[in-house]
Amino acid sequence: MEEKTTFKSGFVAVVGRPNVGKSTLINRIIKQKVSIVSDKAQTTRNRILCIHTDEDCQIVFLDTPGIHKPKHKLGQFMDEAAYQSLKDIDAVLFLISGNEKKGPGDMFVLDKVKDAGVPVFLIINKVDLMSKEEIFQKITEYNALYPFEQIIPISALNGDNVDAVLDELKKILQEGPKYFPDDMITDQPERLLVAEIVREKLFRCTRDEVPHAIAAYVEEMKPRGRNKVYIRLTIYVERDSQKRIVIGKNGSVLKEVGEQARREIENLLGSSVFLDIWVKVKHDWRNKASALSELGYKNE
Ligand SMILES: Nc1nc2c(ncn2[C@@H]2O[C@H](COP(=O)(O)OP(=O)(O)OP(=O)(O)O)[C@@H](O)[C@H]2O)c(=O)[nH]1
Repeated sequence: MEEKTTFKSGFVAVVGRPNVGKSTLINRIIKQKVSIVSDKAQTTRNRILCIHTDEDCQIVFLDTPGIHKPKHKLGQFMDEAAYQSLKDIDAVLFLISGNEKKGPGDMFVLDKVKDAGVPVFLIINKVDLMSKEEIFQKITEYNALYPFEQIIPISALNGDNVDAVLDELKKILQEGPKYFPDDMITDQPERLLVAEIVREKLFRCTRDEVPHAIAAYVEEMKPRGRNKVYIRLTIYVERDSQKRIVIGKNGSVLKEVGEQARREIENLLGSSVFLDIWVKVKHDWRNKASALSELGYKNE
């Protein structure tokens, strides 16, 4: 007689200080680009939920913003969102950059994670940049810090050992329902994804010139004609000088950002897109709580 296999499901928080590779890992797992990846720290401002579903399990990943000590209101908001996601979860993936020394940022995050009272998996990321000896040393170093459920060295960038993360998670997950349909990979509305895409292109095109004082917000998104979508989006900056950088000489930067973003948004939506981008200065928006909620950073 055939044995009935149980379906497992659960919620897993992905935490780590900025830039350790959380978004890269999530993108790897989902094999579809849904959360922003860039060289800059703290780009993941909106909590993005990713869902992995296969024959025998469903894992809902909570991609938290980088946990860090808040300096201004936006920072504080991001922290709250991150802690919030540690409630009602079944496991934590605690990511570190293996090629960097353990710093206060890592310890700060680990301290928060300990309180969650669920299995914590230490994910040593970026092993493509490490020697075998260095990996071994990292494992020994962290083993002494906390009784991790598992320590898994991976390269989120190459995908090395990412399957092991899923396999190990499956082992500790309990029998549970399928919370979301098979084909659903994120609960983020399309508007947020579109804004994320534009912000990512902006970071790429301006490199180090533009600080984090940037937000992208979709003001309007509506069908136009047959199989075309009109999107009006505003990029908010804090100063006139930033506005000039974002626009570029004769509009060159904005044009490049628009073209790159449009192509990706067309893939996402499966239709052609007219992308209408505006740049506005909103002084000191990061410190104004009301401006934050206006820009979509709502704390649930
Ligand atoms: N060499 C290497 N680079 C990686 C790996 N994983 C991520 N990176 C790079 O590290 C940088 C940061 O990656 P992200 O995925 O944006 O990091 P994050 O933790 O989501 O960062 P925040 O959004 O700031 O919280 C990017 O340049 C990635 O390409 C890896 O396995 N190997």
